[in-house]
Amino acid sequence: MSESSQTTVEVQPSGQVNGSIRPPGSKSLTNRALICAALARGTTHLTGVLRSEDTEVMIDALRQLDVRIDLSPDGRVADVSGIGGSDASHKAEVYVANSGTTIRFLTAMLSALGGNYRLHGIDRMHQRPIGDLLTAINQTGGGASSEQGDGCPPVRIDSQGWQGGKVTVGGNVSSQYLSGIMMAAPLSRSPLEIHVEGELVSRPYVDMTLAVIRSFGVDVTETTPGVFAVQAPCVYQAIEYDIEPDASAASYFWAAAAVSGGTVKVEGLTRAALQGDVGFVDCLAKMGCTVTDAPDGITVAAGGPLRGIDVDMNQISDTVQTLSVVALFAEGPTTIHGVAHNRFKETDRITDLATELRKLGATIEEFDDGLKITPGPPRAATLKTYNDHRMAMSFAVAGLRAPGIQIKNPACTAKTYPEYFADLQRLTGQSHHWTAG
Ligand SMILES: O=C(O)C1=C[C@@H](OP(=O)(O)O)[C@@H](O)[C@H](O)C1
Ligand SMILES: C=C(OP(=O)(O)O)C(=O)O
Repeated sequence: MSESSQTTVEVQPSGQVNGSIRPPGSKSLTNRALICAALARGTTHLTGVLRSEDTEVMIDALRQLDVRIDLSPDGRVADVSGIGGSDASHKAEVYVANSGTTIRFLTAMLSALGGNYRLHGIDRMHQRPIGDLLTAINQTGGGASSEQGDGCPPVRIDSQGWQGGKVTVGGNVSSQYLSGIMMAAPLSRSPLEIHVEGELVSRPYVDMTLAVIRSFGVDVTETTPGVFAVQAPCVYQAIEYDIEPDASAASYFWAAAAVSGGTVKVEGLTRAALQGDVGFVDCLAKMGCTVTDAPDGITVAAGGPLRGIDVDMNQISDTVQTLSVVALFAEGPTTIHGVAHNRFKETDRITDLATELRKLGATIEEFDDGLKITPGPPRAATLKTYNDHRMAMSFAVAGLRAPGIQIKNPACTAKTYPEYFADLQRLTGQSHHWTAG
């Protein structure tokens, strides 16, 4: 469906946003925990599970492989009976929608498991690169190829499983390739050593992967920077695992405090979180907000006028759109760099973001790896979301401050946060205005 024929939402200016909120579970942790639990011996009990499109495609795929997953009625608790030690289905056609974690993690896992598989998604997924992952796993017998030969999905796998030994993977397009290989590595016939070639983007997600793998009882070590050794053959152990609230989702609520002059506490996240995106609050602190850490959450309070900043967001790239919206209401320009990899996500998150920010009255200079946002008087605008959940969630924050901001296709938040607009409404006490398309 084209965006012009879809529902539009207008978020009303809210005045100061004050309150507290607990976002749903982390997408990244949910999909990692599901992979490790699926491969484990025994039944893993997961709490704080995210229920969204990106996790549903993962669950559906794992069920096709004979993994039993029992969900509570609200989907937030899952009992996963792993296939460790028993046999799985070695043939499947897997649909991943536009979930990068799902296709990258499953491509590695299925190839390591061995069998015949095809993985495909929506049109945009078929433009998102996966070639570096296929090249890496084929060094250990991965049997994986890009169906169109363009380095993008659909992916076909015809594999006898992984030998182990040494593989080299590119790290400058997505960290998800390395994470996928590490999680699948225990299925190899002998230990696997993974070398990262070139720059590694989004490093905190790799640390998250190491932490989850270790929680499920497998040994993985970074022997020297950029070289990872995983114990194999080896079986994950079923555990009880509680998933943190999603830190990328939290960024919208912290940003709501910043742009509205209010104070918002996000519950359930601390600096010790496994998600690098909690570091988004440091950007807000540099812009003039006060950040308060407590054992049960992190609070952001606006403190006078916001100042533009210069920031490398390579490690927290999912919050680029959030920060860009905050920058619209700051004094002076904000420059974001280090995020060339943002061009390969749900949409081109540099060019498409620049287009929409201009509609809001800002002057934008675009770089290969980022953008400079010079704020102007905010303008009413109808904004496209490019079927990108983070466009919709970020632009809603702009609507809390500036009147007349309409957001097309807000339902695209279903990718990671189906209840986003309802939660925002609850936090701000403002009703949004919906127009059916
Ligand atoms: O491993 C993960 O869970 C993720 C890694 C990041 O992707 P890149 O490594 O492609 O930057 C991030 O953007 C994505 O939302 C989730
Ligand atoms: C980039 C994202 O997702 P993925 O790569 O997992 O599709 C995201 O959630 O912002």
